Amino acid sequence: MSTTSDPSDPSDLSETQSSNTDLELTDKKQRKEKKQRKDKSQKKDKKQRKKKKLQTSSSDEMSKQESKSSSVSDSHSTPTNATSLSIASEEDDTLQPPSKSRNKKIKKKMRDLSKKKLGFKNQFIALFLKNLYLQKRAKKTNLIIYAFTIIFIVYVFGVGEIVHRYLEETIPENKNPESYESDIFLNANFPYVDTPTGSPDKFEGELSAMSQNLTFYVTRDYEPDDQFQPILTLYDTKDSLDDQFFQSYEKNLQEIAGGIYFEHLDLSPDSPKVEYSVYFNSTDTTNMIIQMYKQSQLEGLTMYMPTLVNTANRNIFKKLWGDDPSKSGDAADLFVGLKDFPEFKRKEALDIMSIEQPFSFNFILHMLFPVFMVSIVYEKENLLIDLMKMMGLKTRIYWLVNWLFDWALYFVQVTVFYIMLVILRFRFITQNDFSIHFVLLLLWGNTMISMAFFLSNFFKKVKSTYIIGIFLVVFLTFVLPTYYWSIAGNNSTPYTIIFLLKCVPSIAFVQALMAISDASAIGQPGAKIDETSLDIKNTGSSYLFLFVQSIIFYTLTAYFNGFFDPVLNKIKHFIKKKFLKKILHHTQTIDQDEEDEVPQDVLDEIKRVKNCDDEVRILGLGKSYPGKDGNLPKHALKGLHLGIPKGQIFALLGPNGAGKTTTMSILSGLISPTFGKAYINDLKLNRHNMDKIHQIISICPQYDCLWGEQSGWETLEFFARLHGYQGEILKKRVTQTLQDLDLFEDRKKLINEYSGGMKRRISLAISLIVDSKIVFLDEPTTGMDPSSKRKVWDVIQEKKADRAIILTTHSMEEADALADRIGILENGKLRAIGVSEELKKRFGKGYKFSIHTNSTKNDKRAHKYFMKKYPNAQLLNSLACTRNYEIPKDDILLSTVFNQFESRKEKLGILDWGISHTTLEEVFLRITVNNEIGDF
Ligand SMILES: Nc1ncnc2c1ncn2[C@@H]1O[C@H](COP(=O)(O)OP(=O)(O)OP(=O)(O)O)[C@@H](O)[C@H]1O
Repeated sequence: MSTTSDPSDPSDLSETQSSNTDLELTDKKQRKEKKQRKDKSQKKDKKQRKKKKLQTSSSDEMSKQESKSSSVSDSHSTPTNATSLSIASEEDDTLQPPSKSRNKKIKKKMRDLSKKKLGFKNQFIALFLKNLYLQKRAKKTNLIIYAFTIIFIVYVFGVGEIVHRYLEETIPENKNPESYESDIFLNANFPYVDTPTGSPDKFEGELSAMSQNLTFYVTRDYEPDDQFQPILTLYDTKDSLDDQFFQSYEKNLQEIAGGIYFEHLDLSPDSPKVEYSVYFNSTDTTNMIIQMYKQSQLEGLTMYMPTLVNTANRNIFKKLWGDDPSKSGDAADLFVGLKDFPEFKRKEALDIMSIEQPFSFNFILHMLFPVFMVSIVYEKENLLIDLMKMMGLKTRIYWLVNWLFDWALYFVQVTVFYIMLVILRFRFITQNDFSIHFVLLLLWGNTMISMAFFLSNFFKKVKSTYIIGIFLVVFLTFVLPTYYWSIAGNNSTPYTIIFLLKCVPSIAFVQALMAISDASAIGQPGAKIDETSLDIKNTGSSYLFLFVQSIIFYTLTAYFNGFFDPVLNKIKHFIKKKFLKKILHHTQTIDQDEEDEVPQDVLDEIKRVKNCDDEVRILGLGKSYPGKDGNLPKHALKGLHLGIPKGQIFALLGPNGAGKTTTMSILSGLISPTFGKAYINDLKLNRHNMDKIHQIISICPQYDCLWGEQSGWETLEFFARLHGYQGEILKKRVTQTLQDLDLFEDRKKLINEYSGGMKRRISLAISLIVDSKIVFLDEPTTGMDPSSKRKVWDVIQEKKADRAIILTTHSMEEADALADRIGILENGKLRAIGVSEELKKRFGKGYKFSIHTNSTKNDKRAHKYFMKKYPNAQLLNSLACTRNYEIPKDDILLSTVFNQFESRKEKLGILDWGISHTTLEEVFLRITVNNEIGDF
């Protein structure tokens, strides 16, 4: 007989048994195997109990004391006791009763452990070490960021220096430009003044008004009159006029548009001689002309300068000589010369650094922002936060440790940043008070971390977080600040827009950086605490903005992470009381409608669970997920009743989407039920009790929730520590669990280097290492090879003694091998419950029989013979000389089958034949696929 079967594949096993092996023998073998496994575990339990008994007798009093302390500490002190005791027995091979001093030691250890379980310190250390290991592994990323900080600062410095030198070389400097004299201006433009537009008065008026806006300097002893005040100032020498211009130019007093210097001012009535030069600031003057006359630069200049001279002449001469026409400008010996304004290299113009550094620093100090977000999203994407929560993590400690780590990374970067600025002697450091920029960087670090925390709530994938994070950095450090810079200095920009822009933290930061850079630009004294040249109003408001923004982001992060849930739930509950009542009523009606369909075994379980004292009691649990995109709500669980006592493995079977994971998630506190109740170790499942419940449960989730960059040892150490183990006990537990699951050799390997099966074993190890009272195993052996699977089964069997284990699996072989009881869930409802054999009996129709012959002729003959022997048998299918039948249970006497077919093998040309029992898989399919007994 030729049936190949993979022992790990339930479908193979369910189909056939060898004809060479008698069915009963096969049955016996199977039962024997199972019995052996159970015996083994029972023996071990017995042995352990024996050891405990020896030790417990002496530490009995202490246990009582502990159990008195509180129901919570009781609930977790037992596993702790068990742990300590089992470890003690491991150490003590001779099994001698422990001495008094040793008892004291154990007692103290246990008291310490129970005190510290899930305590702040342990969880803090666990998370801290976890982050430390991960940071160690992520040092490449961090080093890149720090190296980039150095490179970028050197770059900023280099660019500043290069531009400085370039400007120094290219900006012309001419403190006393040559005069250039020309009759052209005089001849060409004097008449122009008289009749420029046919309205000389108006034109003169304009010029006069214009000249009032200019500053004119006139040498010699001349008192300004009303009309020119305050534009005429007298200087004795040409040098003093030059000095004045030079100083005003250095001070950037660009409103000086021009000046007049009188070389000769001979006012003798017979031969008056006036000779003067006009200095003009070509840029300012030209701009003014362009504005006034909307002329091109050249036209404006050529038109304006002579008329300016003319106006000056007329006004001056008028003042000197009055209205006497014989002494008018026409009669005077006039010489008009032009002179350009002196040019200087202004230091401020060369200080490109003070302009580029706010943007560059803003960019550099944003680089850690995506890193902060990614570290949180990674744990979210890999469901690690969920797993940690289910294993007892207190969310506030999680955020606190992340916050501290982000600060640590930022501090390193800021230190590198400062060192570089000091080395390169940036004026930002040398000119400004340390506290001014240090406080700013502190505020920025705080705001950036809070912003990363807040935004991480909206990302689910690490990849998209990186991409969007980098995009955000570019947007926040280049695009937005450039826009802000372009409008901020403009007085016409409404404050609302400035305010809204400053609500973006990066803008508030860059604004403060700009102010500090400006204060320390070349020629400026720097920002000082007491005597500051800082724009206090703007800078102070930026500091305040950053602080307030961080408070808002932290508050929102706390909201998104359920910190306010207890209060909000109370409010919600109060508001929605009526609405909720309706939902409950609705679901109860559904249950009522389908009451007739509830099988007897399920009804029995409903009755039993109401009065039992099982470790896990589920009473009418229901979960509805809200419908999305207009779909109806999904009722994932519709009133489940179930009880799982201590020392039992309960297999919850069901097709995809039956509600198994939903049940586990509710029981482990990850999601809350829509209705119904559950008790875990007599603690009612509710938000209030969740911390206590997390101390007594552990879970192996359906998907491996692991840090790829942690080693196997570090992973287990983390979860054990999270659950309260420490010191030697912690090490022993980790070692033992790794050994149990054949992972000890690979303990130093990173999880990323583990195979799929190894990762699964580590996930299982996480749930077993903490010695919890209730263990949830969601498809624990998926992807394992047959030998690992069997090893894992042994471990699970061994661990069940003090625990209630709830197992979900799609492997019927696994359920058959491990489960003490099986429940089959379908579409959110329990369809059957019982011991495997019972279910097979109840749902099995009989035996399966298969015959394989060597020819078509023999196939028919064998069929005829078979039908003669078993007239009530039903042919299920026939293909290529192979026929499959189903025989009613009562029609067959197993002891005769062998003779009937083995003796006729040759005569009927039978190559192979086989008979098999109803398998669990058949039961499962009958219940779930057709949902109608007998249709299979
Ligand atoms: N967050 C959710 N939002 C909406 N529906 C959900 C959600 N989680 C689960 N469901 C739905 O609830 C039902 C039960 O899902 P659950 O994951 O409990 O099934 P399961 O029995 O564990 O399936 P599997 O064997 O595939 O793991 C499914 O129809 C599923 O689509």
